[in-house]
Amino acid sequence: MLEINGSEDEDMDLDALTKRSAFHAKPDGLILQYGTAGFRTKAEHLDHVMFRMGLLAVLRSKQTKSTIGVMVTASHNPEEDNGVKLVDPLGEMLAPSWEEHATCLANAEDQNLQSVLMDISEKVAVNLHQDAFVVIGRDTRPSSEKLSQSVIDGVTVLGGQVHDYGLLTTPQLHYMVYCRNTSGQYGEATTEGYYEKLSKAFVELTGQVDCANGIGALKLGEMKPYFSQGLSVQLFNDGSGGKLNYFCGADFVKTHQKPPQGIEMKSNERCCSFDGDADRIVYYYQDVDGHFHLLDGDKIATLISSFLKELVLEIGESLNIGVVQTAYANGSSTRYLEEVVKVPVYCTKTGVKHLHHKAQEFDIGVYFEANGHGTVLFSKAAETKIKQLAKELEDKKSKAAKMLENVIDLFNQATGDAISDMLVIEAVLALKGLTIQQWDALYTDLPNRQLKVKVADRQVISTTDAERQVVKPPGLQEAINDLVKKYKLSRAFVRPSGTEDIVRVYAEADSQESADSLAYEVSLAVFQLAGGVGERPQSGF
Ligand SMILES: CC(=O)N[C@H]1[C@@H](OP(=O)(O)O)O[C@H](CO)[C@@H](O)[C@@H]1O
Ligand SMILES: [Mg+2]
Repeated sequence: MLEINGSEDEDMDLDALTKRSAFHAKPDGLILQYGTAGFRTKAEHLDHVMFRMGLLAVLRSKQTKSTIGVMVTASHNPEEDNGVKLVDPLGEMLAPSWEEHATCLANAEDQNLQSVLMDISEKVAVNLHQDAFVVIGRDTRPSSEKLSQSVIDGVTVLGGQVHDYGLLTTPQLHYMVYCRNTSGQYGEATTEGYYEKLSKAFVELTGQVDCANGIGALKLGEMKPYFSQGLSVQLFNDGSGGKLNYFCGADFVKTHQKPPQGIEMKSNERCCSFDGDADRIVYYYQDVDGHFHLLDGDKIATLISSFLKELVLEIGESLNIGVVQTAYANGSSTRYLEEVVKVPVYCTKTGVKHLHHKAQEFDIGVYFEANGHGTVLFSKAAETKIKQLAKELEDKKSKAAKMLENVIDLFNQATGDAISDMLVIEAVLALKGLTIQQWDALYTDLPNRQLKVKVADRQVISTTDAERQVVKPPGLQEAINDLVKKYKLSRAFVRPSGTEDIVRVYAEADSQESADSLAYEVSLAVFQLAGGVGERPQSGF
C-alpha cells in the first residue's frame, strides 16, 4: 500500500500536465469508447487512457467532494487485454453523463488535452480549490501494475491524493470507496475490514471454487483464516499455473455450458466459478450420469429471492421486494419468480449499472444478469426497520429478522461480488438444507442459444423496450417476429454489444434443436439486413 501526496501549492499545474502527458502519448488515430464496463482493449493501447482516467478521477473527486475509485481490470477478457473504470462515491458505476467526458478525454489528441480537460471542468463546474482523493485497485494481469502507475501519475499531476490498494477484486474496490465515503459506517476500508465484515455474517461454507486463474483465488485464500468455524473450500485455477480466463472462469463456463479445465469434479459435488476480477459467479455440478448442470445468475436470483421473501413474510412487515433481470434472463426463471415466488420482475438494458439503478427503487431490490453479475440492495429505511425488528421481535420472528440483518451485511451492496454472493448462496443452502440438485430442480431452464454476428457497423441496430425490440434497421424486427412464430415457447432478440465489436443474438425455445435453429435463422436475418461482413453465419453447433 502506498500513500502519495500530489503538489499542494497549485490547483492545476498545466505545465506539469503537459510535461507528464508527454510520457503517456496517445497513439495516432486510436478512438476508444467508455463502454458497458469502462474502457477495454489490448493492454498495449491503454497507457494514455490510464493517465487520463487519473486526471478525470481528480475532477470527479473535486466535483463530488468524495473519494473516487479507479479499477484497472478487463474482467473476463483474455490476459492480453486490460481496461479501466471509475467508481462513484457510493460504490456505484460512474454516472452516465461522466462516461461522455471520459470518452472525450480519452480521445483528445495530445495537443488538445489541456483544453479538453479545462472544458470538462467548466461544464461540470468543478471547484479547482477542492481537495481530491482517489483510490486504486488492480487485477493480476501482467500489464496491470504498470498501467495503474499511469493512473497514479495522472492523479498526482493534478495535485490529487492517491491510495493504491494494489491487488484487489473489482467488488473490493467498490466496497473501499463506499466505506470511505460513509465514514466507515458501511465497514472499514481495508481488506481485513472486508473479510471481517463478510466472515462475521457468514454461517457455513463448503465447496469447490474455480477462480479463473485470477484475483479471486488470492483474495478468497486470504479470507480463509477469518472463518473460525472452518472454511472448507478448495481453490482451483488459482493463477499459479494457468492463464487468466483461459478455458476457465465464469464466462467460459456460462457460454460453453461445460466445466472449466483444471477442476476435479466429483459427481453431485457443488462447484462454482468466478470471472477474472471476481465480480461474477456461476454454480454447477455433474450428475452421476456425467451430465453437466449449470446454475447461472437466474438460478441464483431465484434462490435468493425465495429466501428473502420467506423471511419478509415471517417477520410480517410489508417490505416490497423487486427482482431485476435483463432480456438474457431465461424465460423459465422469470415465470418462476412471478408465478411461484410471487415477486414482481423488471427488465432493464444489459449492464450492471442499469440493473443496479432499477433495484434501488425497492425496499429489497434483487438484481442478477444471467451471466452471474448481481447483488441485493436494501433501502436505508428497510435496513433500519430490520435492525429495529431484530431487537424488538420475539421467537421465530426475531430469528427471521436477525437472519435478514446478517444477510444485509453479507451482501456487497456497492456492486455484485463473487466472494460475497458465494457466501450468501452457501449460507442459504445450509439454512434451508438444500442440495445443489434440489436448488437446480426449482425450475427447468428453457433451451437457449447465444450467437455473435459480425457487421460493418453495429450501431446501425438500435433497440427499444429494454433491448427486446429492434427499431432500426427497418424490417429486422418483422423478420425476427416471423421466425419466432415458427417455434414453440420461443423468444428471440438482437442487440449491439457494448463491450465487443459484434451484434449478439439470443434465442430460446422448447427444445435445444429449435433454440439453435431459431438463433441461426435470426443471425442470418441480422447478417442480411444489418450489413453483415465476413463469413455468413453457419448452422450447426
Ligand atoms: C450478454 C452478456 O453476457 N453481456 C455482458 C457483456 O455486455 P455486452 O454489452 O453484451 O457486450 O459484458 C458486460 C460487462 O461485463 C456484462 O454486464 C454483460 O452482461
Ligand atoms: Mg468481471
